Amino acid sequence: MASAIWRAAHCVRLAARASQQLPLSPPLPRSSSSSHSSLNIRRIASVAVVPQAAQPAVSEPLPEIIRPQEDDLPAASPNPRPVTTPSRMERIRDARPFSDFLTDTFHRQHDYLRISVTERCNLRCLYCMPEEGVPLSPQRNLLTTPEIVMLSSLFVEQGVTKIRLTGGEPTVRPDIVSLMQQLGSLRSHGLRELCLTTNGLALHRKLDAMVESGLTGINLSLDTLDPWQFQLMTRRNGFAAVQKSIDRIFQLKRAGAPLKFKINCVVMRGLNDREILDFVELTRNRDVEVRFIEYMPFDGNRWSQGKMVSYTEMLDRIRERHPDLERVPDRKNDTSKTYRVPGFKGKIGFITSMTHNFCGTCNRLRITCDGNLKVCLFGNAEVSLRDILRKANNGEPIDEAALESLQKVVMEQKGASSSEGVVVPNAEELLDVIGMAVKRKKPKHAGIGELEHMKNRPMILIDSPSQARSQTTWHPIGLTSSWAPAHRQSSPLPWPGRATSPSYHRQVRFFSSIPHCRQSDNTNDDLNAPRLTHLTTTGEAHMVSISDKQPTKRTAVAKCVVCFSDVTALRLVRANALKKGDVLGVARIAGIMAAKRTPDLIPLCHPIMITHVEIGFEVRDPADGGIEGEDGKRNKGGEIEVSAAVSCDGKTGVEMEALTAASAAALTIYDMCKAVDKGMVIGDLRVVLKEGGKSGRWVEGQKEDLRKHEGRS
Ligand SMILES: Nc1nc2c(ncn2[C@@H]2O[C@H](COP(=O)(O)OP(=O)(O)OP(=O)(O)O)[C@@H](O)[C@H]2O)c(=O)[nH]1
Ligand SMILES: C[S@@+](CC[C@H](N)C(=O)[O-])C[C@H]1O[C@@H](n2cnc3c(N)ncnc32)[C@H](O)[C@@H]1O
Ligand code: SF4
Ligand code: SF4
Repeated sequence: MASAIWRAAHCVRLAARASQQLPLSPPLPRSSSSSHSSLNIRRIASVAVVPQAAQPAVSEPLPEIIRPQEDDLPAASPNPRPVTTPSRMERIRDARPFSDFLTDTFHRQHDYLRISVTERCNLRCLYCMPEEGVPLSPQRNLLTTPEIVMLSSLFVEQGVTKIRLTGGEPTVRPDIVSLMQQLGSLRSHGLRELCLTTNGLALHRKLDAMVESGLTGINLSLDTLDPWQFQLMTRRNGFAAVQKSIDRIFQLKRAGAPLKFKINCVVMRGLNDREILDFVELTRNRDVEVRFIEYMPFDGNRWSQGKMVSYTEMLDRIRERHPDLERVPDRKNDTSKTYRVPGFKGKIGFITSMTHNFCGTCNRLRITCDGNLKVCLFGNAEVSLRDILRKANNGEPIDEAALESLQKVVMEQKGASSSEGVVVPNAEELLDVIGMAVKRKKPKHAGIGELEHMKNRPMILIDSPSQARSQTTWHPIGLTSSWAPAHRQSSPLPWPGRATSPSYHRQVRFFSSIPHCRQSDNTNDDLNAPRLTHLTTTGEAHMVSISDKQPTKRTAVAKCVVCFSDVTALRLVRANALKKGDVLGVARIAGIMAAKRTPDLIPLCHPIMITHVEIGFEVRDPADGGIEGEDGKRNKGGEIEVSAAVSCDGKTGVEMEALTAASAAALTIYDMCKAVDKGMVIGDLRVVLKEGGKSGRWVEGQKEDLRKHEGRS
């Protein structure tokens, strides 16, 4: 009933708007939990809204799988918050050059920010998360709500118009609704879309409040329409709860809430690929876009090409049933290629990250749960924005109490009693660092064949906390010194080209930096966090001093493998019958010599008094069995595993010597066999054992110890 009244009122307003008589939608009542006043975010005045389209007043039949039990459903929200779309006049009025900080060297303008708000999840999807879960970060490492709001406002002020909250599972963040309310306020600064990617499990409990806060789009991940299969794919129960959330979304949409709704379905061969047509069927009567996602490789998800169903294969399968499937024009920055079955109300799409990248029109940036900016989903480079923000609070998390006192400091400095806008400490430095990171963004990610071999963290940790342990974390100060024009070091003014930029002036108008707050010299507050010891605190490469270390006996063993494409070469080597001579004998000498020359080749290595080098070979002929790769192909020509053991009595380890020795021996084998086999591949180069020094003994497989061995400790 209430929804019918709201709908009727809404239609009247629509009609009035059409004749330019009435503003649309009055401001909606705020929930009492809103903390705007303490955050000093500008309150939103009444917002002009343009609904996407008049929604049908009658409810459509639901597909069986998502049909609600009408009695179980709560009434639709009486007051869903409408999407705000600026009028043409508003767009002209607000027109400004797009921020240079958010524009990369390929002229891609990044106006879409994805923020991971938690690393936790209530599911364990096969393709995303290892069964055992992921280690959780200490709470103090994660961004607080005020910090997320501050960073978001900085990005919005620079031109970001769309924010997507993701995770982990964003709905499990306890204060997710309050966070959304605060982000929703950024609409008055230019934010147009506030979206959520969710598994839907807990969504139904918070959805109404989210919509009222300004949520404009939901992408719900659902890979199967079968409850049993759901349990298999997510390793948890919960299908009914997801169903409840979907019901509620459709109900709100029917009540007029202008929510964009998409279903994300990762397709895995042999698991859910038989349901593709059922998902297409969902779009017959529903205003939903179902997007089929190509399965992507991440650490721990056991990806194989065989399990991935490509876009073209999915398309072929759908066209068998729906030969008239038609392409719908995509929007410029869409991740998906969109289609529609004529006559169907919804659409289908394909996210083709693996087979057809869409990097050329990429407009995305990510902030991880612990406050790192990540410019590419498949890139490792990250920079901590959190650490720059927290400098203003002596490295401590900025919670609401801290925010209030920081704000007081700002007010006192400005001699003002109140201010509009969100206080963003060190806004200038943040922008510099963001600009530098964006400028380093690569044109595209690696393709199939390379991507699956790249080190990447589990998907759940990509849209959430950084695994800085194995990643490159750019030290902001180092970057500033190497990239920004020299005068930036001492001058508080923007460098040429930015001084007159309206967006810069907008920035200083709305954001206050706190230049005189006490700053920590060390931006890396987590003393346990691994550091790259070959970089100074200003990011310059240097040789680590080992002057004060005591010599100890140290050994390192490294291995690699030369794979042959055909057994002929391998057998000639084994029989020592190659024209060029004794391959293994020459390779052994090459390895020993290379170990001794390592400091000449690797710039920051110390010269070490090596006491012993031993090079070994294991020749593996497929006829002996036991060396087939997972795909049964790679090693059909046989392989030689090279091992190099290097010892010394020294102050630093010899793993670089062992790696160099193994590489040189393998390259020598390659060199001597290449006349017979042009398809050899050298791979799997790694340290398998390291002993001595203060870290003791480390053996391959005990990954947690590896970080102790970064650098030459
Ligand atoms: N290659 C690539 N794929 C992405 C990126 N962001 C999202 N995806 C893919 O898109 C899938 C769905 O992501 P969503 O969270 O729904 O976000 P989205 O596709 O940006 O959503 P829209 O805003 O509706 O376009 C992910 O599982 C990825 O496969 C990205 O930055 N790069
Ligand atoms: C990491 S989840 C986070 C948000 C939320 N928990 C959810 O599941 O929607 C974001 C999206 O990544 C997708 N995803 C996760 N692992 C993937 C993989 N290996 N290949 C393709 N998409 C993946 C999920 O299906 C989901 O749509
Ligand atoms: S895809 Fe989403 S729901 Fe599934 S495990 Fe990953 S984060 Fe959780
Ligand atoms: S892989 Fe990187 S460049 Fe390509 S679309 Fe994704 S984020 Fe953008």
